[in-house]
Amino acid sequence: MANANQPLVGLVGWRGMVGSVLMDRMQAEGDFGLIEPVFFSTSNAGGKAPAMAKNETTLKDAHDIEALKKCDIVVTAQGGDYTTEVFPKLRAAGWKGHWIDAASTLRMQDDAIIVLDPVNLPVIQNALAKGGKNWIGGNCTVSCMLMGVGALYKAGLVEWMTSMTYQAASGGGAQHMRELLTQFGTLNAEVRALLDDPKSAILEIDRKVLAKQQSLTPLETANFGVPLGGSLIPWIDKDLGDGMSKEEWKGGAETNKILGQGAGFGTAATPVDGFCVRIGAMRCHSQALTFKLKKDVPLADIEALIAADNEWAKVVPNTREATVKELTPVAVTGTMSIPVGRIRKLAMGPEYVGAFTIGDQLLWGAAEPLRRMLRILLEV
Ligand SMILES: NC(=O)C1=CN([C@@H]2O[C@H](COP(=O)(O)OP(=O)(O)OC[C@H]3O[C@@H](n4cnc5c(N)ncnc54)[C@H](OP(=O)(O)O)[C@@H]3O)[C@@H](O)[C@H]2O)C=CC1
Ligand SMILES: N[C@@H](CC(=O)OP(=O)(O)O)C(=O)O
Repeated sequence: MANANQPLVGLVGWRGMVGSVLMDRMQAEGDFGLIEPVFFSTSNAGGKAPAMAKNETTLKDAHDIEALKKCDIVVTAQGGDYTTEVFPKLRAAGWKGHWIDAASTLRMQDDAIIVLDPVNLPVIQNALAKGGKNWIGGNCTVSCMLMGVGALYKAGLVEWMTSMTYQAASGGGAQHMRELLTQFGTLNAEVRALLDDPKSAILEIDRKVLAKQQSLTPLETANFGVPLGGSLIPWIDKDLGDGMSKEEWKGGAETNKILGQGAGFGTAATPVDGFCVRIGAMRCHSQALTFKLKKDVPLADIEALIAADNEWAKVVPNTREATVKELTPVAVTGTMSIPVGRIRKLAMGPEYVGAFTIGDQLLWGAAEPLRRMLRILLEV
């Protein structure tokens, strides 16, 4: 960095769900030893900064452009509304620092790079060399998918891919996780006496659960809009009006942008499409992938490519025993591991390959790409 002293890094959104995971990772990796942190708040300016603070121990106002302007780098996990409001003002005020952001707001802008360095370090380095300043974390589903199977894209093997996702409640935010658990509790309470009686009829339990699900109050479904506990919701994010959900659109647009192949469905782009489904998992996004490869590649070669691509992608043997043990949200949550399993040739022909992959959507799906981008900037 240009500064003789440690760079001033503004941290916004640090106490939210994504921000807390980011702070944990930064502490675990010793990042605070390399920066002079300044903690910002939208709700508690003047309050006490967290323990990682060094010289600046009070919280700054996250809307104070002059205070933000002093930072060499701003890292935000505060959300899209904050970015929409503050980022243009900060740039308009002449700020030339680096902006690292978890929100989707700026992702598709021409001057923004979607950061996922184990997959697209050359794209990041190229942008840095050209003076790039805006570094945005990708959609969680896309980032986790590319961490797992990015090797196949890098090798130029993918003609097209479909992803059928099983996305956790955390993708909606903390309140969504609470709502899911509350619904599970409500459903359990509804049939507790019957569950305690081993002679009770399962269809009676099922009937009562369904009746309760169908009569949950608007308050009990305030976040997801419909019951999720014991159910699923095959639509995530906005309705684009053409039959596609915005989460599904991101699959194609962001995958290609991350890979530096343009965005969306242009001629340079690899078609990526599928269905995004919310399920009752807590914070791991899972996805079943179908690839049409450009040629018939032996399974062992595919597995070797995936295993060698980065230190986090891990091939799970396609056996029942390994799959149920290693390829579940419960096994993966809270870890940096991106297991890829169920890798097999499909009945449609030798170029068709299936796989199943899982990632913690708060780690590789949100916080970690930002943290690593910060480290890249600190090392420039
Ligand atoms: N959830 C996800 O899976 C993903 C989210 N993102 C992006 O990150 C943004 C932030 O998401 P997320 O972390 O889930 O949002 P949170 O709602 O957990 O946190 C956002 C902000 O809310 C304020 N806040 C108000 N009440 C509380 C509370 N009780 N505990 C903690 N913070 C509180 C904090 O701001 P303050 O301290 O200023 O009051 C905090 O920074 C999203 O808007 C999205 O753009 C990106 C990828 C995945
Ligand atoms: N949309 C994701 C979470 C998310 O925040 O995505 P994005 O960063 O693309 O807005 C989900 O609901 O699982």
